[in-house]
Amino acid sequence: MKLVIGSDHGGFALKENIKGYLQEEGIEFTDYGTLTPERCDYPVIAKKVAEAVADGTFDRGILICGTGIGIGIAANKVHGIRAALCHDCFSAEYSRRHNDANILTMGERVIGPGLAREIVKIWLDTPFDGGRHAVRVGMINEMDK
Ligand SMILES: O=C[C@H](O)[C@H](O)[C@H](O)COP(=O)(O)O
Repeated sequence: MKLVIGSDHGGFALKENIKGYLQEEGIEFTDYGTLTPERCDYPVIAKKVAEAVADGTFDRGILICGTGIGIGIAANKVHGIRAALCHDCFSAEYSRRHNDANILTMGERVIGPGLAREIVKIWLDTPFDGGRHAVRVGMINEMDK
């Protein structure tokens, strides 16, 4: 799986922690920034990551800001993106099984790194169920045109 990760300054420390987890697990990824803890604007990173997932450069993305909300709102403006805010393991599993989420968002100011790592593991490992859920995802894609 081709994976891209990004954050603003509010998610920078958690992004670095998650990068450590991915490296420990031998999961390859590309970091689209931000590359320093200096203040920056989350829509810029969201757009870069979301467009790269939407155009097939990457299969999936992880986006982190202070809350996970703003960066997800921005990512979902890009056609074909289904960004899901997940701060618990159940949501992480079902965002994949039922919604085929292609971007995971989290908030560094909301959850700790231990839970965030668990969420990432589940989200990366869980496949889409398809079936009736594929019909509904298709309906979302129609709305998006
Ligand atoms: O939804 C937006 C994110 O949580 C941002 O990380 C947050 O708004 C950044 O706030 P500040 O510029 O006050 O650090």
